Amino acid sequence: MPDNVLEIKGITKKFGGLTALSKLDLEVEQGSIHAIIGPNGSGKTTFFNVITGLYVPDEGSVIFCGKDVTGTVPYKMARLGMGRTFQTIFLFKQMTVLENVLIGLQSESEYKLINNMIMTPKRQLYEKELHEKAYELLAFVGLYDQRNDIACNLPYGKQRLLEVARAMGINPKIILLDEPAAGMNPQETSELIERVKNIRNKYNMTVLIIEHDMKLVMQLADTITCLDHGSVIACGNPKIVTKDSKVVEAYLGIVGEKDTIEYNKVD
Ligand SMILES: Nc1ncnc2c1ncn2[C@@H]1O[C@H](COP(=O)(O)OP(=O)(O)OP(=O)(O)O)[C@@H](O)[C@H]1O
Repeated sequence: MPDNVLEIKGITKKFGGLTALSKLDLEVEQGSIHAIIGPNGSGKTTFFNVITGLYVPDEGSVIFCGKDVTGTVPYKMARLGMGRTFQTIFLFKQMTVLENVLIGLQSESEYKLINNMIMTPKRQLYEKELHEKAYELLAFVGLYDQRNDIACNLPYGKQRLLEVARAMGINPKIILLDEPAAGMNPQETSELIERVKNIRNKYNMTVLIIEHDMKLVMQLADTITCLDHGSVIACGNPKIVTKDSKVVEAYLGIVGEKDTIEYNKVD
């Protein structure tokens, strides 16, 4: 495995006359938790969509585990080991919490096929293994007790956790989390911090995370990249990046001397 699980080289993505990403470069180190920050409209979600194959870039390349995967369609990216969650929650809302994770563990067609097969010992074993894995992931995100609830009946923050469990089901090398703390209360957010740390520490997945909550970012990230107008304006150690004047200006507006910036208080 190369040192960098992901290398982005000169990515440009335009929507008509709007350049959402402009010659963007990024390296994500294997085993790191790497945060992408930036003001609204700076290109963060577009960047995730290019990485995961939802959008084909106009220029540049996406190198994943040393292989050029530019333009590879999302389901193939998932098979190669790229998991993701979405800013707008994407769940099978009328299915149970457990079924949502089971579907993440296999392709939907395979799921239907297996359900239509006669109960052979091989199928029984397969189902047992899938259920054990799903239970483990649900316990990991704290949703085991809600496993038989209908997904859309979960509170918003828990639906986000369910998306995380489902994305982990493919056992990805890298997991991309798009604003996982959105809609979470402070208690859920602090639990999320521990969970994301364990996605890396226990499951050995590299984490690329878009997040607006700077307290969360400062507690989690090994590296921060800040985007503005589709370009990288700073990248590196969180303490240095968050004190960078370009980042402060872009992210928080121009800050006077007496203003305090909460994220700068972190040791
Ligand atoms: N499918 C699309 N068609 C046209 N323009 C788009 C499309 N997707 C994104 N954009 C535009 O590209 C720019 C970057 O949007 P993007 O959603 O990537 O930003 P973001 O940093 O994720 O914002 P936010 O923090 O609000 O989620 C914005 O100007 C947005 O309006």
